[in-house]
Amino acid sequence: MVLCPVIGKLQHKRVVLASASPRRQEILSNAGLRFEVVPSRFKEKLHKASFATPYAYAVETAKQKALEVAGRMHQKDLRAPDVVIGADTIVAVGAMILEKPVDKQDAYRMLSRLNGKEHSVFTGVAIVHCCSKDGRLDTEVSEFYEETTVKFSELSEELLWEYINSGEPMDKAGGYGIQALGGMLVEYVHGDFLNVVGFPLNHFCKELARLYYPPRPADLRRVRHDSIPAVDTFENLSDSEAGGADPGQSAKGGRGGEQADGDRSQAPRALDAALNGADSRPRFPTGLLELMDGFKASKSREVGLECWPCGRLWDPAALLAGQQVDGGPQDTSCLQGRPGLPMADHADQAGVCWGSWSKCHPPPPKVLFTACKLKLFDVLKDQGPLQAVDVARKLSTCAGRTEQLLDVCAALGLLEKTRRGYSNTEVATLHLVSDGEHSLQGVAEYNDAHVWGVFTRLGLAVREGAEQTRGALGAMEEERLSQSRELTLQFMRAKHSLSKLTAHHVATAFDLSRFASACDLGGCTGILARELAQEYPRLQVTVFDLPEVTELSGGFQRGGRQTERIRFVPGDFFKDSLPEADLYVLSRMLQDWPDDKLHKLLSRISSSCKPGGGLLVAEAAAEEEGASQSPRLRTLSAGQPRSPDEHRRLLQRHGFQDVRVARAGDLLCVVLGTRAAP
Ligand SMILES: Cc1cn([C@H]2C[C@H](O)[C@@H](COP(=O)(O)OP(=O)(O)OP(=O)(O)O)O2)c(=O)[nH]c1=O
Repeated sequence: MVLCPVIGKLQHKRVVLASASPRRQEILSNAGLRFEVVPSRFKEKLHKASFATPYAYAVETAKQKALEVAGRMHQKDLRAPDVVIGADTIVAVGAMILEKPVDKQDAYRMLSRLNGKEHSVFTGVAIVHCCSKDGRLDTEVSEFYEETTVKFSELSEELLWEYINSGEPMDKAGGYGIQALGGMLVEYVHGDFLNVVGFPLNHFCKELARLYYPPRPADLRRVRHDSIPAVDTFENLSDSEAGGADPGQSAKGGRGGEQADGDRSQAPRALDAALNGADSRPRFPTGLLELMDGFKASKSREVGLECWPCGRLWDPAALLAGQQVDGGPQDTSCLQGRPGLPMADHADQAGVCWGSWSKCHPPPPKVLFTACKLKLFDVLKDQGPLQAVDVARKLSTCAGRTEQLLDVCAALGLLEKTRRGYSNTEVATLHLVSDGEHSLQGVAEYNDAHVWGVFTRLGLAVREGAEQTRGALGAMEEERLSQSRELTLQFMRAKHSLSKLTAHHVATAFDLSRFASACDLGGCTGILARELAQEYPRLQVTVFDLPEVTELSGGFQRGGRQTERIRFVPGDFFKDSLPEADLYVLSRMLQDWPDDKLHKLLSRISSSCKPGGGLLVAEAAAEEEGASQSPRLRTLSAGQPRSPDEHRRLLQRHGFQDVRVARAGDLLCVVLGTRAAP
């Protein structure tokens, strides 16, 4: 049924409503949900004063109700239901919580408190996903609450008693039922009516949608940048060192082993896999990577090399004549591709408000880096939603600036801003929390600490000519090799996290089972090697990388699947002999090098490769030849993406034939060639 696709997701599950409330049963069955009713035996006696807010109490009670039922059912027949839903509705007047009245006097006290005033009705909801493993019950809890404001008219004593004597108040929070006689007491309602009656159906559906259809991280790309508030700078965000009071601690803090917000991100993946048998890998975070990487294009733009919104090149001669450098982008035309079209129009076509964009200092990638550095996403994962002032307190930052930072993050689609405060969006939970399985914090850290600086030097290079530009870009890689161990580690962390996202796509783009051995050149921490070894049970894989990299790679092996079929060999692929292998692999390597080095590398591989052997190349996918390039996956690389045809010609030029090209994982172009007999 089109109207309730999310409810339909529960159709083939054993769903239990852990509630005796006839209203909840009615609301959910009216919505088309099929479920069993097992009222909870959890006594609603949590210590109210120990909760910071009334809604925290309602959420916890809802959770305990649902967990009690899940545990009992599991114990009874050793098979828990798939999903248990618990809810708890309370009425709150300020900090005071009103539940169901125990008798008529109690009902009178409650109704007198509500008389002529506004109050809040909170319903906390817990959705518990259960899984029985080896006789043990595993649960994943998603929880939320909804608030509705209700105002009572001024009611006479007589009317109150008449209402109490009707018997209606006794099984209802706050002592009234808005859906029946109690409706006559109510002047207005702000918010979800069903929430007052006992179940916030709308929010429940949204929560299911969030769990079952997590937003595509690529949706970030649709964020209109004119919604990004202009800010001056975040450089002085913190009085202390950026990094906050104790980022390590805040990253680890939490709600004492409970399912915090961040844990919810596990639910959709675990569920998708469990319920649909689907691949539980996250979708490729296209939008996030573009955001992290976008500054390369925007840095180019700053010096007038490239039109940020459309990617077309400007005429460097005009720039060097001073037209652009001082004048700001609005008055200048993009001189190549669409001559004469003002930059502002390009911005418009790209859905970007140029004015807001250009006013926003620092640019959004820097905002993202700053937020990562401060461990903002970790704090919100453990403790969100939080108001700006609370975030500032936890990070030891200036409250005003923190709010700006949070608002920009929200405008970029990294945070969600509600009345309850700021919380991580799905993409942030998946990729920006530092200890997440698919965290891209390493990329943010490396781009911020290193690549940003290299691209800042681009302006100089442009003024000094194209060769210099290449030089500046190539220098990034040169520099990384000559720098400290910490920089190498930063680079490895960044590459490690990106490889986690791409390795499976690279390993499975073609059937490689005909090869008995493979050598991943520049294989860094061995993520792709692991994936290859797992995919092809016969395959022996060598990871070949610089000594300083292989030396540090051990620290990345913990927790991963180990296999004896992988070995790490130190060496420099420009100088040392390449290890023997049937298949050579270059994953996101070619873009790192200027043409002369690239040809040198390919010709060395070609000489080492036996006839019939293969070369597998994976790179960021470019559009068709000559098309404008977005900064996709240029992260960590200095060169430009090549089109599939350009890759084909490159491999052919170095003695590989039968070159096949596949698109993988949305952003990757994977190319496989077979070494021809010399
Ligand atoms: C304010 C209000 C509450 N209510 C009801 C909803 C809930 O059923 C009840 C609040 O009590 P709850 O403890 O939330 O629920 P319950 O005891 O009915 O059921 P269970 O604990 O088994 O889940 O008050 C109305 O029906 N109308 C109203 O206007």
